[in-house]
Amino acid sequence: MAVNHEDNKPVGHKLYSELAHKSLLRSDALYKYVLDTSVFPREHPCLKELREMTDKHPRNVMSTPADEGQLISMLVKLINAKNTMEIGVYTGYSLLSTALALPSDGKVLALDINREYYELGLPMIEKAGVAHKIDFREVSALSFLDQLLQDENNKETFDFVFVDADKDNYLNYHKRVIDLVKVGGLIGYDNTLWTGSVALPPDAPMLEFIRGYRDYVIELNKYLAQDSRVEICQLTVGDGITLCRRIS
Ligand SMILES: C[S@@+](CC[C@H](N)C(=O)[O-])C[C@H]1O[C@@H](n2cnc3c(N)ncnc32)[C@H](O)[C@@H]1O
Repeated sequence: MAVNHEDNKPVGHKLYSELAHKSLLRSDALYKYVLDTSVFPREHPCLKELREMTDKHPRNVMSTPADEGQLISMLVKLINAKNTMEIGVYTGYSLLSTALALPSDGKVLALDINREYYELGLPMIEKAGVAHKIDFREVSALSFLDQLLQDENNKETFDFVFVDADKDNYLNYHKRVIDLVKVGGLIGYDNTLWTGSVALPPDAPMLEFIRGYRDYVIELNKYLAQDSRVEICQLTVGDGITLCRRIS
């Protein structure tokens, strides 16, 4: 979340100022209403501390917004998830949301190429008393998933997988994660509406950063829409989340 909610002004790196409003809702007032009414009053104090610490980080645009964290928490509880995975941790907002929602013997395998980001949020994860549920690996996720798949015992073992890393690899992640998640399990792909750019004409003005990944997100969305192994649900929370429930 890259918005200072005291005065509603974007904070963080100037380059990302256009992305500071991390919701597809185009009304700042309405988004603030959602956060102030339904999200922040229920936010765990350690999540709040982690969010406020992350707001000051130069890459804060990457953080999962608080309303999306609340959604993840609800999903984890609804499906009684126990064995979960997250691809793309950053400072850990979605990770801590997941870990708090899991039962005491629940697990989240957390993958990121950058341990330093994870360590920024680790004190708050420890303070929340859920560090024992987290198995963090500083790895490149794609090769790590390939390693997991080499062992047949890992197949169909995950209840929930949240994917929020390099957008150009999402389709590659899907082709692997689909075999790791149980039938009946859930995969969540983040940023599948990519600030709304997926619906713009290719020559529309947009940040180069957005343009660079737009085609990959569009390709993923088309692929998921025809993948008969999953039921899908496109949500407009945050930057768009596609839920995939494995059915075969
Ligand atoms: C959008 S951020 C994740 C945000 C996070 N879910 C949160 O709650 O704040 C993306 C993360 O993916 C990581 N990442 C990028 N490419 C990766 C790769 N190939 N393998 C693993 N992690 C990667 C980055 O280091 C970054 O921390």
